Parts: sequence; C-alpha cells; structure tokens
Amino acid sequence: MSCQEPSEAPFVAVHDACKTYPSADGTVHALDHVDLQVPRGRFVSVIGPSGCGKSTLLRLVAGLEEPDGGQVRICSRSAAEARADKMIGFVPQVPALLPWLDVLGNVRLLEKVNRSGTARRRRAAAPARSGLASDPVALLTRLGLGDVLNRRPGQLSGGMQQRTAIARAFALEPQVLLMDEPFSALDEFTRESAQLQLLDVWQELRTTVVFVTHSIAEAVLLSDTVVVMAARPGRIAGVVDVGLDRPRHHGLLDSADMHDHEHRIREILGRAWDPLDPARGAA
Ligand SMILES: Nc1ncnc2c1ncn2[C@@H]1O[C@H](COP(=O)(O)OP(=O)(O)OP(=O)(O)O)[C@@H](O)[C@H]1O
Repeated sequence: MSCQEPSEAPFVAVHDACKTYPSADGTVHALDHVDLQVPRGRFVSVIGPSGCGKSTLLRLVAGLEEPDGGQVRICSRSAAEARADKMIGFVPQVPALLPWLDVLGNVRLLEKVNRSGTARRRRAAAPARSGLASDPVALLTRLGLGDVLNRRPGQLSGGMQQRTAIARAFALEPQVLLMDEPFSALDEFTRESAQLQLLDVWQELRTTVVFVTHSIAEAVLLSDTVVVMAARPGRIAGVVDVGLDRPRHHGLLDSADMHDHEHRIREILGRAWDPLDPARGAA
C-alpha cells in the first residue's frame, strides 16, 4: 500500500493520544495527551526513563492497541488499517527468530509465507526503491552477517540475532519501521558496530523509523529528531532536532556537536524529573 502524502507531511501522526491502564493503586496514565509527528523517511528516536510510556506509544503506532483518547494515523490511515496493510514493521527488544531456520531462512520466511503482500508492497515502494531490501544476502552482508548465513539462531551471538531480526524487518519493506530498544541487551562494543551497520542500511533505504532507546548517545547518533518523554504521567517533555551531517560515523561520538545535543537532552530529562523545577509543570 503506498502513501501519496507530500514528503514533508507527517507520515506518522499521533494526536493528543491518551492511554490509561488499571493498576493495583488506581489508574496508570501511561500516555497523557501525547503528540508525535514523523515525516516520511525520517529517523526519530523516543527516549525517557523507565515507565514513561515509550513502549505504549510504539504499540499504539503499531496498531497493537487503541488509545483511550486522541488519534494515531499512518499516512492518513488508522494504525489498525496500516497494520492490516502490512505497512508497519516491528523489531522487538528480544529477536523472535525461528530456531530451526538458519539466518537466511529467517529473513526469507515471511516473504515466502506472504508472497502477494510482498509483491504489493514492492510495487508500492517501486519509485524510491533500492534493490538492497529485496536481496536478503546483500542486506545480511551489509549488516555484518555475510559469514553466518547458514547458521541457526542458537549458534549466533545476541548481536548477530538482533541484526538478523533487523534484516528481516527491512526485507519486508515496511513503510514504517518501529524498533523497541533493539540494542539494549548488547555490550557496548557490539552495540556500537550494530548502530553503524543499521545506519549504513537505513542511509540507503530511508525507511521511516521510530526507535525507542534508553541511551542518549545512541538516540543522537542515529536520529534526525529525538523526542524526550517524562513519566507519571507519560508525556512529551521536549523535542530535539539533531543537526549533525549524514552519513554519520563513530568519530562523532567525541565531537563537541554530539555533546551539545546530548547536553540538551539531559537538560530536558533533568527538568522533567526535578519536582522543584517550575519548568516541569510546563513540560
Ligand atoms: N498492559 C499493561 N497493563 C498495565 N499497566 C501497563 C501495561 N502496559 C504498560 N503499563 C504501565 O504503563 C506505564 C508505561 O509503560 P511502558 O512499558 O510504555 O513504559 P516504557 O517507557 O516503555 O518503560 P521501559 O523503558 O521500562 O520499557 C508503566 O507504568 C507500566 O507499568
């Protein structure tokens, strides 16, 4: 299913979304009047402390849950419609790979299972399409997995498993790719190389991405925009546009520009956390 919106119109638009859950102590306001706009082809990260509603927001955008109030639109469709049209890809925290298939088999599986949907998505993506997503071997090689195509998940490190899950998500050519802390379980070195490989593939495919993370450095390195959330109730505390040139590289991690962006995000988080700060009420 293609989207004819102008490229600068929000491709993902969350408007005034509220979501509550019952809890033992009453009601949890997981999301309180949240707005989020993601233009097509942008990489947007959502960062915030545990419990501020990041995963809830992602589930609403994925069409897995409905907001209690407000709206979620993916290219003028409801999230549920976009999900039914297979416009949305999801990379969870824990890669759900099929243990009896090798790396290549895992990436090719959904394409085989859903041939008509794959053909439809490819026709829809045709004008802007790079051949990379339709070539699982090339995709896996770019993600550093060219030597392990025939290994099964049990024979892979955690980082390799997660990159296989990312390759599978890109291979389905979703219009929006949602990633929920995909690198959180990785050690720092593995995480850094996985970030670079993801950036390399994204740079070519330019899929619209919403990426949840706890890492400020990761959010800045990867994103065009970082959305900072605060908890109790879950809300948007601020938005930081990342003006760093692309393609990005790890040398950036030590640059003054990078530190400046990180500092701005830390300030927003700090204000949102400090109950004595008058700015908290305005967040
Ligand atoms: N299905 C649910 N039932 C009850 N409460 C829920 C449910 N899902 C989320 N919550 C509550 O909503 C709030 C937001 O949860 P959510 O998982 O979205 O936060 P998060 O920012 O993703 O947290 P983390 O960074 O720890 O993953 C939390 O207080 C959580 O306990």
